[in-house]
Amino acid sequence: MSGGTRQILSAHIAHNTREDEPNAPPIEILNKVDNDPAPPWEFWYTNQMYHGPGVPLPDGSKMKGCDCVGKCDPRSKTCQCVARQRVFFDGTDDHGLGFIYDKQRRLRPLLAGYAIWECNDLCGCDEDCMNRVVQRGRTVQVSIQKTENKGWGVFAGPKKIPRGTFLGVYAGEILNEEDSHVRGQVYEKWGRTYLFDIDFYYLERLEKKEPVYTVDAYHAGNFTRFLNHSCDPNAKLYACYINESYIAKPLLVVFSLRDIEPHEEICFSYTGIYPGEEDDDDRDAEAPAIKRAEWKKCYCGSANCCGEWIRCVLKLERG
Ligand SMILES: C[S@@+](CC[C@H](N)C(=O)[O-])C[C@H]1O[C@@H](n2cnc3c(N)ncnc32)[C@H](O)[C@@H]1O
Repeated sequence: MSGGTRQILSAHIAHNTREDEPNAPPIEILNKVDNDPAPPWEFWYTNQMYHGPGVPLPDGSKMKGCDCVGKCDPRSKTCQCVARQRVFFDGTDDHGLGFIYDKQRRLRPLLAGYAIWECNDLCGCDEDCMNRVVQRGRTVQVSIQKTENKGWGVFAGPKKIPRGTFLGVYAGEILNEEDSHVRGQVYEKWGRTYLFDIDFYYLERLEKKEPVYTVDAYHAGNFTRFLNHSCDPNAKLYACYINESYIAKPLLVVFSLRDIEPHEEICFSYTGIYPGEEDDDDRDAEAPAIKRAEWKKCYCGSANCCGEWIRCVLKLERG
């Protein structure tokens, strides 16, 4: 592949995202490690979700919107979206009224970890409402870059990314358990996988047992499919509902977990383990994990790296 291929891939990305992230800075593709001009062009670049066989399409019939005019007020006692979000703060009032976002549209630190319920197409509020963040698309600059030992990865642009900033939707195909199992076996042989189970803590505790769906970003996906694992991650996957009322099918969305320095690699945890959160309540210790993780050598390079992903999981289990 030549530098021309890199330009065509960049143009493909810009073309396929022009409607859902019109104001997003372009994604640069860089390689300072070897001569590969671009990552393998084996996927369709998209921010959208595709539904595999047997996976129900988003069901709008049970969706509810708020009646707010203009922007929703996080202190409102009548906004249905404030009320719905509060139910998901463990049904308690401990965290006060309001949305999961602050006025800068960042995740409020104490609330990060709960499922996000954004305003949707049925809401009366306008597009600038503070409870519309994921649906407005990426705003931060990122690049896709070759790494020394982990294949391609995602890096911050020249500006610092503040904690709680939305980075992207882990887009791709939503698969049922049978299909994700079959694909998991293939990817395991390749030593490269793009499967993440939608297995958040609150889904496992539902009274009615729902299927566990999986997102596969191999054939279709965006830059988030290049996010590598770190044992000291600076980003995290959260659950987000927008135009979806089926509890088992939230979007997997990536937010920064702390301030990310300019040009720092952006990584989340494939094991679902986040340092410092193990002893917190269950919601933190049970973030989504990679599907059938091929327990391989970890090259994240962080000081607390266990060397192999499985060791991190075993360490947590043994306490
Ligand atoms: C979702 S993909 C990430 C993008 C991938 N680096 C690429 O070039 O397409 C997951 C794969 O990246 C590699 N990887 C990610 N994090 C790693 C790490 N910390 N150490 C070693 N390999 C890693 C593994 O091959 C893993 O199966």
